[in-house]
Amino acid sequence: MENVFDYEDVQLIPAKCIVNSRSECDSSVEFGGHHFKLPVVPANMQTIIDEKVATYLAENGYFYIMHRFEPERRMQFVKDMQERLLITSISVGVKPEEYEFIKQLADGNLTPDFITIDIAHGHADSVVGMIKHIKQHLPGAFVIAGNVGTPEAVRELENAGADATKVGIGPGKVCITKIKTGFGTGGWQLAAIRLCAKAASKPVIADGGIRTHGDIAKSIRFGASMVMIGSLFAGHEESPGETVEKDGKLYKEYFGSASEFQKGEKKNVEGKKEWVEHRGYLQDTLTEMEQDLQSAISYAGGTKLDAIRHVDYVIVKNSIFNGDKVY
Ligand SMILES: NC(=O)C1=CN([C@@H]2O[C@H](COP(=O)(O)OP(=O)(O)OC[C@H]3O[C@@H](n4cnc5c(N)ncnc54)[C@H](OP(=O)(O)O)[C@@H]3O)[C@@H](O)[C@H]2O)C=CC1
Ligand SMILES: Nc1nc2c(ncn2[C@@H]2O[C@H](COP(=O)(O)O)[C@@H](O)[C@H]2O)c(=O)[nH]1
Repeated sequence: MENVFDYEDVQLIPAKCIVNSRSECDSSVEFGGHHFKLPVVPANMQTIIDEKVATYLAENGYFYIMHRFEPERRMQFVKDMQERLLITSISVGVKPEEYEFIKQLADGNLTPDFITIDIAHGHADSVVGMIKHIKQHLPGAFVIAGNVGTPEAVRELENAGADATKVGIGPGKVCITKIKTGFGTGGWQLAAIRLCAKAASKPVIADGGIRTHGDIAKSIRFGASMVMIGSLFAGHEESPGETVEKDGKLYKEYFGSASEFQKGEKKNVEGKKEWVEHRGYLQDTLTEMEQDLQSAISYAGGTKLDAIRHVDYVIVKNSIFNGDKVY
């Protein structure tokens, strides 16, 4: 594979500015038939999102995907969001009970707006089967399928009926897949997004490896329609999970969905836990992301997000770990 690169290896090249203020730039996006303030979604992980955060995001015009790790609460969550006329966006796995859950939703006449099939190795018949099952029973749901890392996978999941695919195997901050298995897009996630987006006929979500707000703009440049982020959303006041104090500073936990902390056992562990310094309120981060994206749009010489897709770029270096440590 040639021409591989990651976020830190790329710089976007400015084009002539056409606005007098960055506030003239619009960072909003259409995705799955809905309009959102940002092309960004917090990761569907248990230390990133819960019902409260999901409700806040939905009420305030941001996209969200609820995690799937408390399956017994999902039905009520869907009902609560729909009663309040808020966007409903949930995750499912591929085990037999998940097939049953989809049928229960259909029986209850509850069609979520978005359903994300969330497994580690999404280029699998199990995911193809689940896409078809959802499309059969809940044809109105927008199905996001993942995770994948190759054009072949994107095409196969799209052909099975997926409305969008999620790209990223192993670039995550609390991911150790690349270390434990030797596989994935860690170290070349941005190039993988480029390859997958070129093959895609439907939207692609870039998932994992975002370390700065500039990486969001880079993801858009290389073909992503939406960007999923874990670590930059961890550690907020609203973030679910344990908080500890050390040397007068507050830290919040951020653990991988395939970590022993999530699974409750040391089996097929492909995730770790980090303690993230408390970083204030979620809205402040969302606002800063919006401002930084507005600025990126201005550097791209436009007024809309789409301008970023057309800028030139240079490759400046290569580094496999993208700033991460193993433990
Ligand atoms: N984006 C990424 O790089 C990664 C993300 N994750 C996240 O961790 C969470 C747990 O993922 P996951 O373990 O898939 O979920 P589950 O534990 O729900 O597993 C889903 C199904 O896929 C099977 N499975 C999992 N990995 C593989 C594999 N490599 N090859 C064949 N079958 C497999 C599991 O069986 P069995 O367990 O018996 O193999 C199970 O039947 C998800 O939220 C996922 O997104 C995990 C790793 C990588
Ligand atoms: N390999 C693993 N990947 C994981 C795990 N839990 C979540 N994830 C993926 O990481 C991203 C978030 O990445 P970040 O760099 O923004 O922090 C998340 O959306 C998942 O795709 C895991 O245990 N192992």
